[in-house]
Amino acid sequence: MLNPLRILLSATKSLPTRRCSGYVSRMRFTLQSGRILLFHRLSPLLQRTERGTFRPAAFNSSDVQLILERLGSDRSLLKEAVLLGCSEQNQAEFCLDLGELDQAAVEEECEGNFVDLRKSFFLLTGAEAPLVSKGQALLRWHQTSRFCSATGQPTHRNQAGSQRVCSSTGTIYYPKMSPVVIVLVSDGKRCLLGRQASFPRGMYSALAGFCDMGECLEEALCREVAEEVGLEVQRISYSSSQHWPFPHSSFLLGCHASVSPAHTQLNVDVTELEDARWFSLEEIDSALQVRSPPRRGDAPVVWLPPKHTIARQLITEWTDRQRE
Ligand SMILES: NC(=O)C1=CN([C@@H]2O[C@H](COP(=O)(O)OP(=O)(O)OC[C@H]3O[C@@H](n4cnc5c(N)ncnc54)[C@H](OP(=O)(O)O)[C@@H]3O)[C@@H](O)[C@H]2O)C=CC1
Ligand SMILES: [Mg+2]
Repeated sequence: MLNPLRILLSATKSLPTRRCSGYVSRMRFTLQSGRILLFHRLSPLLQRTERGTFRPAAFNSSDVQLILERLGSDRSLLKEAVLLGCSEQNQAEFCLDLGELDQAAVEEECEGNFVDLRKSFFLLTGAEAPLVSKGQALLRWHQTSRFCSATGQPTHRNQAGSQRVCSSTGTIYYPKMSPVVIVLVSDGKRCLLGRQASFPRGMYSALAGFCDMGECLEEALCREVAEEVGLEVQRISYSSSQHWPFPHSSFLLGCHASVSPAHTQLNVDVTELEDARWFSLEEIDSALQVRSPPRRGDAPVVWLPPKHTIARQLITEWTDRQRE
């Protein structure tokens, strides 16, 4: 069976002109048979399921056309859909921002709500969080890359939305991510978590920081830990990576690192972090039990980033190792 993503990806590589019309019709066909995740000014549309959980709302193109018609919008908006990839079921997946339509009217038509992406991350539990995150990042990139940074001329997207091309020089631009190191530091018995003033109340996470130009992962990690909490790390091991849509599109490289139990005194840079603390295994176990962020008026409690974040993965890897 033909994989629509493979067709699209091979078709996006600088096609000879004579093959373009075939590509356009294939892309149209794929869009017609695919499912489209909707956004409004970069907030994804979520629907509540019968079980009370949330899922991103996905529609086929004829449903979206109908919605556009009902709301008095031009069907051509559908052409702005950006290819996200291909599902396990071999179905192409797209995202589309309906920011030019009235938000409440779209919500009513679609029986869902556009929810800020950060909030969505706490509501979505499954594999759809990364999909929504990718969609938002791609839509944001298109919205902020409309002009060539060298010539100032407009850029035009290719059919799939995987690149933009300067209308004057033909320079091709691709979506960008900023590399970030995220690290769980341990002194052997405790692990170190911090919080920025902008985090939701009570939430602690692993330390993170952007890699500077020319730095390798290890250098960025040592510098960030030294800058943020004044510690010198010893052993570094790589765990896994994750695309992260905030603040603009980061590529998180998750690591573990250790410090000598004799040198654990923290010197927190309060311009970067509101607080940083060592946590015992018991404290982490209780924080992992907190199922949802505390509400206003609830007693203060330490809680951790949601399941699909790399920070939480690093923390659970650490707790598993402590029990070995
Ligand atoms: N998944 C998770 O649980 C967590 C994820 N994160 C993510 O990690 C990333 C980095 O975390 P953070 O602690 O804020 O980073 P940093 O510790 O590097 O501090 C942020 C500062 O770095 C400077 N900076 C350098 N390069 C960049 C860049 N490419 N983009 C933006 N700012 C840059 C800015 O300062 P200036 O303007 O002064 O130059 C910015 O205010 C973010 O994407 C954040 O969302 C962070 C913690 C937990
Ligand atoms: Mg930081």
